Amino acid sequence: MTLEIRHCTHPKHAKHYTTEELREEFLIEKLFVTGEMKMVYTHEDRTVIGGVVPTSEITLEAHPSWNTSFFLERREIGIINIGPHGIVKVDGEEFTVNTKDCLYVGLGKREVTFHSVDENNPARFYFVSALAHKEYPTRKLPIEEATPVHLGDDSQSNKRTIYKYLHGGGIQTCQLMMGMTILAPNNMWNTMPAHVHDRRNEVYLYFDLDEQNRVMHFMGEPSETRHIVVANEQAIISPSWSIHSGVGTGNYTFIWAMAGENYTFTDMDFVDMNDLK
Ligand SMILES: O=C(O)C(=O)C[C@H](O)C(=O)CO
Ligand SMILES: [Zn+2]
Repeated sequence: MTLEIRHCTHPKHAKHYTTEELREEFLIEKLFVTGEMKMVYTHEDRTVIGGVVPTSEITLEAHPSWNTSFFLERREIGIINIGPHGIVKVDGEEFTVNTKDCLYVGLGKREVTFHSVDENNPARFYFVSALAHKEYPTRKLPIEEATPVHLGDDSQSNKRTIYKYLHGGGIQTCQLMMGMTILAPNNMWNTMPAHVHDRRNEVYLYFDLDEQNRVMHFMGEPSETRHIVVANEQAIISPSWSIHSGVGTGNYTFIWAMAGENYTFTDMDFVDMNDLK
């Protein structure tokens, strides 16, 4: 397992960053490595972001620097498989996690292991973990059972379906919210009009994007926007002061995950187009 640390950034500083500095602070370029588990620990709400591609059993381990005896001693985790079918074992209980299914594991579970159904065609587990104060039951939600919310329209090139997995009306958690947004064919924009939520950070993982395509992800305070060019299976850390919106050069899907003080999905401060600069 490898762990990378990201610190919090003040928006006054971020607006002076070069392209390279923006990418160093906010872009996660390589999370998915065959046979490995990679993690990024951001001090934004102490969120841990990870990727696991198991070619044999891989165990979810706390980093020694955390001084905890196991990963979920003080945390909860949401796991979504973006690859071929996989299996996650939670204290001996086995869950089949098919493509785009989500598994939530709460505080206190001691042993979580990741497996592929076909190790020659391994699963690609993406996870986000936040601090937890209470144990909620382990639950799996297949994409077929997640309630779809249809948003946008063709005239705005932003027709898309949001699947919410971890949220107030779905799988209960302490603070983690997680879901997936699938863009309809020929629609390229997500999350426009843009918003911020000062009470939560957010992380976007873009995937199902062709090799040669890119998403232009917009970030920054509404009056100081910047863009980051994002390739397939790369993630963006969006601090609470930043908008998070993107437009693709081709079709894509993304997973959004949030942690912070407010557990209400619809709590967003929309930015008036006249204020977006
Ligand atoms: O397509 C969208 O719009 C989203 O998926 C928005 C995210 O869910 C979000 O930013 C929630 O705060
Ligand atoms: Zn948001």
